[in-house]
Amino acid sequence: MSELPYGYFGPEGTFTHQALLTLPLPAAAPIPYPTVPSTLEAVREGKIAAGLVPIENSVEGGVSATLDNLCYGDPLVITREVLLPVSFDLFVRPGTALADVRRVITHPHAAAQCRGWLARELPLAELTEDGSTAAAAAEVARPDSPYDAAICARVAGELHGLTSVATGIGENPDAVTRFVLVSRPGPIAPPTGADKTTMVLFMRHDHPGALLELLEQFASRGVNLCRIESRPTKKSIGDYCFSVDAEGHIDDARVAEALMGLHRISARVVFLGSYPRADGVQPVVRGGTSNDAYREAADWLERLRRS
Ligand SMILES: O=C(O)C(=O)C[C@]1(C(=O)O)C=C[C@@H](O)C=C1
Repeated sequence: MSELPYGYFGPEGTFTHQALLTLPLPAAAPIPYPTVPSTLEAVREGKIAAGLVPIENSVEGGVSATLDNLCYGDPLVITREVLLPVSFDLFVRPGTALADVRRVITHPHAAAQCRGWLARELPLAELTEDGSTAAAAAEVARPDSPYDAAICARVAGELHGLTSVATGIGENPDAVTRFVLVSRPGPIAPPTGADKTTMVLFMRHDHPGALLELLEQFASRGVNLCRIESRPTKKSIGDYCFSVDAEGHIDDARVAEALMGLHRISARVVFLGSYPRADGVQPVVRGGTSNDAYREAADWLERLRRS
């Protein structure tokens, strides 16, 4: 049987596509999907081996479409992450001048990162947020498009024969987007020593210190967090769950113990995978939280019980 291809949030020329090209890929050509949910649905349906989607940006924060789909859809797990610097250009059809730009189109996260530049340089331009940055470039390339300009990556503008009239228009020249490769649940790759574990935590009931109790499960085992954000549970106003990235791997004793503690005290823990960190940063293992320390403590308890 031939190996299934990977899929990605497309079309060709998105930042997600560029991030995908940094990974080792199956022989079959990767398949673009028009939205994050359609990419993840193709993974669930077994049409692709894995899908790459954006999850957070250093300027704009979490990508809700990804966070919510992973949390509420049928189970999927993250197996890898990719960090990609993102830089935005304003691309027009050849012959259009910057001063003639009246209508701009781009992806909502790109729009959020370029709002300051647009307000300064094109204060009268109307901004439409839709699709992806590469889909915006494809739209502007149509001769009868109602849009004059797309905010997109250089590769997307050039792919569609457009001309750049402004470069580096994002708020922060050092902006980075993090992408995750998502698969159906299966055996988890062993720890590398520089890993992350992603999960969503649902509180049992709201009370003073409820979030603190969840966080204590990590703190008491020496597990550092790299991301925590609240997302609405979509049930009622003020009802939130917590999307968390913790340092370490489910096979690390301190992470496993924290997960068991969370399972005991919360309404639900959605496990979204343990995978290697893209930056290769190894956690600082505090005294008494190594695998050896946990093993030694378990042996000690066993000896007490038997004596
Ligand atoms: O539209 C694209 O090119 C994407 O890959 C999506 C996306 C995002 O969702 O954040 C990726 C990186 C940039 O921050 C802007 C847009």
